[in-house]
Amino acid sequence: MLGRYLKNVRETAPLIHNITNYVTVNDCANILLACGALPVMADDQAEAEAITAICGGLTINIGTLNSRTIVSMLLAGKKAAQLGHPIVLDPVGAGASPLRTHTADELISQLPLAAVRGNISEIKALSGSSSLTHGVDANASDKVTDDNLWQHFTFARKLAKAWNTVIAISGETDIVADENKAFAIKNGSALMSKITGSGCMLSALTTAYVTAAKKTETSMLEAVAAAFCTMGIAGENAADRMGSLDGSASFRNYLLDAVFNMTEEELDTKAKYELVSYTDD
Ligand SMILES: Nc1ncnc2c1ncn2[C@@H]1O[C@H](COP(=O)(O)OP(=O)(O)OP(=O)(O)O)[C@@H](O)[C@H]1O
Ligand SMILES: Cc1ncsc1CCO
Ligand SMILES: [Mg+2]
Repeated sequence: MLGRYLKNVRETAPLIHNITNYVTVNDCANILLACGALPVMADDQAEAEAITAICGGLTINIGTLNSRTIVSMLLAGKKAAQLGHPIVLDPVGAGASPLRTHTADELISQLPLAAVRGNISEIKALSGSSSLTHGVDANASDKVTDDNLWQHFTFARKLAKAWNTVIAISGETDIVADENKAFAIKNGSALMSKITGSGCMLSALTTAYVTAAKKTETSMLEAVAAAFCTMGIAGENAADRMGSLDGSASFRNYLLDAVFNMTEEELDTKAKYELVSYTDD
């Protein structure tokens, strides 16, 4: 059922505006091309609104935010909102410094977001619960496990309702939730945490999928889950290709190749998830 969301991306080829960090910007542009979308990176306030206006969706990633780009994020976000374009926020490092946490809080309160995609420590920090974001990585003590899965479903669902968005938490087990339903996704490879940017790439991919979903009037929640399964299956396929002398650099390339070569059928058959619908409140 999720394969159609990849088809939607390839058929609509959405142009995605990314205000993102200078660590992984090239990977984000390439993963958008690999899935069938088109990237444009632009973060100067003099053109942020104009670029947003010619695109279909916007990614805001605060990985290397600064006082100039924060202004651009708000300008582009408000323009996207005015035009009805989906916006995905990646609150990189929220919890690691007051600037990151306050900026993410401001973006969440001022912009209508299609999804907030972060690791568990970033999302916890923004929810107000105690968390120790480990730089830009999740803290091991925040990990989602089979034993605490239901607590995290409830946590994500409440936050989705409060922020009126899809909450998309990555990790060994990913959680993608709106206020009515939640996916727990088990695709992926531990090698994904050995490269920088697998999360940033996932956020850019998510923007492509939600933008295509908006254009085709399909489900936002399922589009986010499809982006997560695409990334996870790509991680598995990339790990399967690793030779004895391959390391993290090859893995990064194989990951892009795997998204480029992903088929709708593969997404349908290899996606590993549990879908929960809430009946109470
Ligand atoms: N141990 C793991 N096993 C399987 N998949 C994983 C594992 N760790 C991360 N992933 C996958 O890697 C991708 C990125 O998730 P992660 O939580 O590492 O993002 P992140 O911390 O924001 O990364 P970054 O900030 O470095 O870009 C997701 O698709 C996630 O499912
Ligand atoms: C390492 C790093 N530092 C700021 S952004 C970034 C990329 C991963 O989020
Ligand atoms: Mg991240």
